[in-house]
Amino acid sequence: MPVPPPPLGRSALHPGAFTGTGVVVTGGGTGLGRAIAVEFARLGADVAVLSRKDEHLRAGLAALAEFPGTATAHPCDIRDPDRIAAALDAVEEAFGGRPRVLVNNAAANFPAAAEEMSPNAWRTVVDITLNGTFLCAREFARRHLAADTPATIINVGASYAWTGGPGFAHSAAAKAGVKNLTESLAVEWGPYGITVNGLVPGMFPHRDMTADIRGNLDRAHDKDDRQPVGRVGSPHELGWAATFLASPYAGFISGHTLVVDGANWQRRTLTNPPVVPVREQLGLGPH
Ligand SMILES: CCCCC/C=C/C(=O)SCCNC(=O)CCNC(=O)[C@H](O)C(C)(C)COP(=O)(O)OP(=O)(O)OC[C@H]1O[C@@H](n2cnc3c(N)ncnc32)[C@H](O)[C@@H]1OP(=O)(O)O
Ligand SMILES: NC(=O)C1=CN([C@@H]2O[C@H](COP(=O)(O)OP(=O)(O)OC[C@H]3O[C@@H](n4cnc5c(N)ncnc54)[C@H](OP(=O)(O)O)[C@@H]3O)[C@@H](O)[C@H]2O)C=CC1
Repeated sequence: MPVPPPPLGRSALHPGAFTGTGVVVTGGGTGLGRAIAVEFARLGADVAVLSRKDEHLRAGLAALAEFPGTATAHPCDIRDPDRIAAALDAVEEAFGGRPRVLVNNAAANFPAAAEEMSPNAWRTVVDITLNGTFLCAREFARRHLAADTPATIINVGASYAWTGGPGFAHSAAAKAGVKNLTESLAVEWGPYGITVNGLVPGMFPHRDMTADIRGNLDRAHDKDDRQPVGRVGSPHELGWAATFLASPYAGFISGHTLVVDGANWQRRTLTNPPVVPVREQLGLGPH
């Protein structure tokens, strides 16, 4: 029997747990990033959203408006190291100090058969998802290393980092890189008080999902009975996991990637369903 989550608005951490703490969420104006940003704000954090599009920056600010901490939004393409540095300068100015938490949530993805993916399509997804994550982590950590201050980085991943992602080969390869990067950085920066963890969402339907991803998942997506625990996730549950990982109660957790998906990615059956070629799954014609 599915057990519903506590409602939006509740929290396991005490009210004000992040008061005076600065948090940066890349891609925090939409979907899961916004849900993560909101859960930090609910606990008193000052929250900065980094994103390319104006409408997303505005959506992030609107979602954060009801909370007491500072909310700020900065245009930034995470592929560009200079723009990341400029955005973090602006965040520090808005907060009056360095943010302690970075959530690398921004990513790029679209379904495509591998043989039809252009070199630029591959490069674009890897550049945003893996390189962007590295560049943000590097700029954020450099500032803390120079100042000798503790910090926490959370890299949002995907479970096909472990399994491969037919139909999403670029994103799956990039997310495998993100998981591996998380492990390297946790060891490199641990001695300086910086923890680095991964956070993997499972099925969390939300209104901002891109049309092509939603279109390809709609056939089986929002169906609670496709999940081992009997329901899909609510985005605020991912926010709770992020706030826990950034809290002092998770201070001894580093280099770990936490999967929040109701055990969906570990499903196995004794006799597998018939193989459906990716082209067929994506509604593409024959080669
Ligand atoms: C099991 C389900 C998966 C669950 C796991 C993961 C989920 C996620 O990651 S969800 C995050 C999804 N969100 C986004 O992707 C954010 C918004 N998306 C974008 O901004 C674009 O989709 C972007 C990824 C393409 C990036 O935009 P931009 O830098 O502006 O890139 P271009 O438009 O210039 O395109 C570059 C290159 O990619 C080709 N391309 C774009 N879309 C598609 C497509 N749907 N199918 C095939 N190819 C595509 C585009 O044609 C360009 O290549 P060239 O034409 O060869 O230049
Ligand atoms: N939804 C799902 O089912 C799953 C999602 N995930 C992961 O969860 C995270 C959030 O996904 P979700 O909320 O669904 O996706 P969304 O499409 O809603 O959000 C992606 C965000 O990334 C931002 N972004 C994309 N490219 C850049 C860039 N170059 N520079 C700065 N920001 C950028 C976008 O804003 P803008 O366009 O303004 O730049 C957007 O806000 C991602 O890491 C995704 O891979 C993992 C597994 C499943």
